[in-house]
Amino acid sequence: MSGSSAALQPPADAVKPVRHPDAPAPGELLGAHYEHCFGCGPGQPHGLHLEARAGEGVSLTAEFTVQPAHQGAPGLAHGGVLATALDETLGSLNWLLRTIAVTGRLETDFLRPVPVGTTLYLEAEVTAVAGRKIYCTATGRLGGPGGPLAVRADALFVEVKVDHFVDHGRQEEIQAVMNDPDQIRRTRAFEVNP
Ligand SMILES: CCCCCCCCCCCCCC(=O)SCCNC(=O)CCNC(=O)[C@H](O)C(C)(C)COP(=O)(O)OP(=O)(O)OC[C@H]1O[C@@H](n2cnc3c(N)ncnc32)[C@H](O)[C@@H]1OP(=O)(O)O
Repeated sequence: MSGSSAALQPPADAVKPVRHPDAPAPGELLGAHYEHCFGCGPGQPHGLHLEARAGEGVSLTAEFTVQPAHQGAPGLAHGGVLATALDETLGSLNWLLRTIAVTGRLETDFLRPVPVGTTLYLEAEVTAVAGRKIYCTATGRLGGPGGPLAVRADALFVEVKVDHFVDHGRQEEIQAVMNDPDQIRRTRAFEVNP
């Protein structure tokens, strides 16, 4: 059985998402939003090192290859790791809106086991926006765009101000991000849609 719950149905006043004029062009890699992010950070040794690429509209594709460190059952990806891959892919969509948002709700279907060594091919899009609420959906296929469907998710992200991270995060990491010499990554971490 699959399908999202009532909590993930956009309200009647929801609107179509609008791609930000400065969003990366279709085909362009998004890069990591944070060096130490478990989902996308290049400085995270056991992270997913997920790479997302802008698509048309408010959509993107992403890939990650399941490593031995990602096992749950012998030789198979842990379900929580797969949920993380979906969460990270969906979270990356917010860069196309130039909005800072965090996951409020994530509903996941696990349809097939994903063996170690598999490259999971993910596709995601924002389907609707209602005020601070961003509704989105994602799929993950084994091996490539035409591969068997292995996982899917629907999610609600909620837009937050940068204070969310300053208030709840740790001062040392926040300061390190502010000092990041990579200007695009610094902008991506701190820019809030006016
Ligand atoms: C240093 C900076 C770096 C930044 C880098 C970018 C970060 C990217 C990270 C990427 C990593 C990957 C991504 C990650 O892993 S993000 C990390 C995982 N997520 C979190 O840690 C979020 C924790 N939760 C919260 O902080 C708060 O609960 C939030 C901010 C989400 C809402 O609390 P807030 O007090 O602000 O707002 P509100 O409660 O008035 O709710 C607002 C509206 O939303 C609706 N609603 C809320 N929750 C749910 C729900 N569960 N189901 C259905 N609906 C829900 C709610 O009904 C309301 O609707 P309405 O009444 O208006 O109709």
